[in-house]
Amino acid sequence: MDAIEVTELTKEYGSVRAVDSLSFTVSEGEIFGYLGPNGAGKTTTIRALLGLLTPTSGTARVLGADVREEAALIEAKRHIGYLPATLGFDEAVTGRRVLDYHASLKGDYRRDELLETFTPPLDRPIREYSTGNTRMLGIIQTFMHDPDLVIMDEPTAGLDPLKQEEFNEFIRAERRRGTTIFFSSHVLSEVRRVCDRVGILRAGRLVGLEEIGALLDRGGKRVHVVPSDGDSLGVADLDGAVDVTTVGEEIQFTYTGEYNTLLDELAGHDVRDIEISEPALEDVFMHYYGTEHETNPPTETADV
Ligand SMILES: Nc1ncnc2c1ncn2[C@@H]1O[C@H](COP(=O)(O)OP(=O)(O)OP(=O)(O)O)[C@@H](O)[C@H]1O
Repeated sequence: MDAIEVTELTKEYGSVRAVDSLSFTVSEGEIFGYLGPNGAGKTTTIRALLGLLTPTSGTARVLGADVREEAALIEAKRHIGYLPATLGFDEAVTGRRVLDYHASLKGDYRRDELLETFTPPLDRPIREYSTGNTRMLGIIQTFMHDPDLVIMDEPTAGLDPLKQEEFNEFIRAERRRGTTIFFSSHVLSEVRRVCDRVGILRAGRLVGLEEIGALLDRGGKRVHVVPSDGDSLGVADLDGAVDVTTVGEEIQFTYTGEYNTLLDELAGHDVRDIEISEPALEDVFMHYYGTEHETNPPTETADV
């Protein structure tokens, strides 16, 4: 059985089609990245998966339960963890109170273990929490009942880089436990560290569905090089170098060719500074799909 099965899912808000005929599956035990720029329809998909909105047409199943069947969905949600993008905790209560309440609803099998990695000040009221502490409390709440499926919307927002890396390590350990994770994000560099496969959403449509390695190979790397004074690089002639621009002293380009070819070219020059990083999602859109990314406005429905 697939942990998530989405079939021709469409959601319209008035004249705006937020998601449009989405179909995909997430296998049990898979870490699935759900990537798309702002407004692409990620949160709408998640809300449909959790039964928090009614699809205009199509449907989805989570842990075998059809999201349109209330009783089946309620039962399935006992085994689902949800980490929303915006955490709406009651500011007046302590973190411990939040966790105790969640425990009474869904169970409490992993709190102590989670508190070894995620360390919010449990006995202080949430109004005194930093953004990162609030996020850590949300992570503990999401996992403490030992869910089979976890759905996360921009989960690392507000975590500092060290905590983010700990979170990534934690997610990799979850994979070893067999937890299925649906990881929504607009940041490619974030999902690439943990996901097996990604779906890419643009303006409500699924425009890509593939193994993370294949996506990264196509997306290439973003390269910034500062040659020493007076030196010019021959990178524009390299196979796989695109969008070569010069900004001040710095030469910038996206590179999808053989790494050794690039290194050989650079080795013949005096390089003062260099940075090679993941491309932004927008660059992947541009080079992978070959068109300008159209994120906003989303598709208008035909009956407007
Ligand atoms: N309740 C609503 N009423 C009207 N339009 C909505 C509503 N919720 C979302 N939309 C629209 O649907 C589209 C998809 O929004 P959604 O929040 O699902 O995108 P997203 O990919 O999660 O974006 P972000 O990364 O910014 O959170 C957007 O154009 C948004 O403005």
